[in-house]
Amino acid sequence: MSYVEEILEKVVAANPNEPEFHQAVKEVLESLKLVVDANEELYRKNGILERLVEPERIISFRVPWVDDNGNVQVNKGYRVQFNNAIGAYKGGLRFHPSVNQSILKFLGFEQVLKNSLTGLPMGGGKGGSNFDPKGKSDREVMAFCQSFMNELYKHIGKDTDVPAGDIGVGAREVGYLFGQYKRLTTLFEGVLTGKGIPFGGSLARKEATGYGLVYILDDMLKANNKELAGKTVIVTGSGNVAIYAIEKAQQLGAKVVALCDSNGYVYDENGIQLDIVKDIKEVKRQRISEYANRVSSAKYTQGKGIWNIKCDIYLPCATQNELDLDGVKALVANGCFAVAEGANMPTTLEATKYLQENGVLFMPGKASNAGGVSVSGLEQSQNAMRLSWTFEEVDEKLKGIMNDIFTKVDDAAKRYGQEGNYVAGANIAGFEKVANAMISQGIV
Ligand SMILES: NC(=O)C1=CN([C@@H]2O[C@H](COP(=O)(O)OP(=O)(O)OC[C@H]3O[C@@H](n4cnc5c(N)ncnc54)[C@H](OP(=O)(O)O)[C@@H]3O)[C@@H](O)[C@H]2O)C=CC1
Ligand SMILES: O=C(O)CCC(=O)C(=O)O
Repeated sequence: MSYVEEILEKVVAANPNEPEFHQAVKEVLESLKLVVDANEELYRKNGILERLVEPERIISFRVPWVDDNGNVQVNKGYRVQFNNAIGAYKGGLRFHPSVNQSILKFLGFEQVLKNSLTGLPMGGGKGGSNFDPKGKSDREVMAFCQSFMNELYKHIGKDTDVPAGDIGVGAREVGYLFGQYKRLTTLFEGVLTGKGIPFGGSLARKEATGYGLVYILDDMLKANNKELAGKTVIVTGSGNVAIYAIEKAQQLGAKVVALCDSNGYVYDENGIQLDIVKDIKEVKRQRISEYANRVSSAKYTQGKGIWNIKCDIYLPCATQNELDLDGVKALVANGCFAVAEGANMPTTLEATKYLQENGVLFMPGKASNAGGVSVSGLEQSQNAMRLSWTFEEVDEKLKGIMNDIFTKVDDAAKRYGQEGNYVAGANIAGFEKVANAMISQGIV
């Protein structure tokens, strides 16, 4: 049995009931097989794979808070500190009813390799809670965030672990979390990223994941003699990543015709009007169905099936495993030629395989959504230097980082005879740096 197969078996046996974690590890390790086989003695001697798949620490805790009716509510809170070989733990917090240890471990594992690809000194971590901010009042969200931080503050710091946002955690939540951290510690420091601009946030962090996705999509298209301008695009989700992916795609001349939330999807043949989406989602916190009430050319459909709309390029920006085999079969049948993941692991393993076998250009999330954490890294730098860069400066650096990630991913795939397989390229390039750092630092 190969080293990779041995570890895969152990991960499944040692982590029962963690399907998302198994899926993420399987995708990565299978595409690392060539690299691992070529260096098997060194990696075995240093226990690299055994250590790579085991989080350094998982903190799990009770989060009690009082709702607007005076009732006590209790949620689960977690922080998974996965690997700090190349920098302090870094990664978002997710507040969503589906959150469990398996999901946070898959996200933390992916984050280690993603952060390595950015070229910035950041380790990987992830955290969150099964708390659902949807439908809660601002006071309830604040009470929850303060209680969450009452435990989390003991484990984080600007040089140990720096959380940020993810699903259900935006500027409002990061603000409440930062306020409570400051109150508990008396430290005003860059302990969280995605902060409000008046208190240490970076310009362009809000836009970074979506913009970065479209920058690397553009690089991938150009490298394959295609272009974005004039193409029809579907973006899934209608949250932070989706909104700014749509904005950049439109700026670069694409026509975005559809988006969704977890209830259903909107098709607007005239092209999505983003100012209306921003008002619905960022200001009023309403459902995306509201778009069809406000725009006469739009049609709302309840449930799944957004992939049945004809498009050239599909950008999944909602959540894990949203795009399955049925979805990609519909995309391919309608002539879609590129998929770039804005979300983390939105495409199932079999759907990814189908896309690759059918010649669809495919960029995996750990490369294509790395713009968010990259600008988080730049926010940390600005906080450490006690200065702020302009929007244009940050955006220019973001573009440079995404170009650099594309080159690394493309080169790594070519080095191992896998030209055009950006899944293999991203996993290899991310892994090599982390593995080398782990070997240099000894068995820790
Ligand atoms: N924010 C960031 O900087 C980064 C985010 N990511 C990843 O991007 C993805 C989106 O995150 P973000 O935009 O920040 O989160 P948000 O909470 O801002 O938005 C999430 C969006 O996805 C939708 N959604 C969630 N679950 C489903 C589902 N099962 N089917 C259809 N739509 C769904 C939500 O709809 P509804 O309102 O109905 O729940 C919402 O529109 C996640 O995978 C996240 O991990 C990756 C890198 C950085
Ligand atoms: O900005 C960050 O630190 C993390 C963003 C994130 O959660 C992710 O890349 O998935």
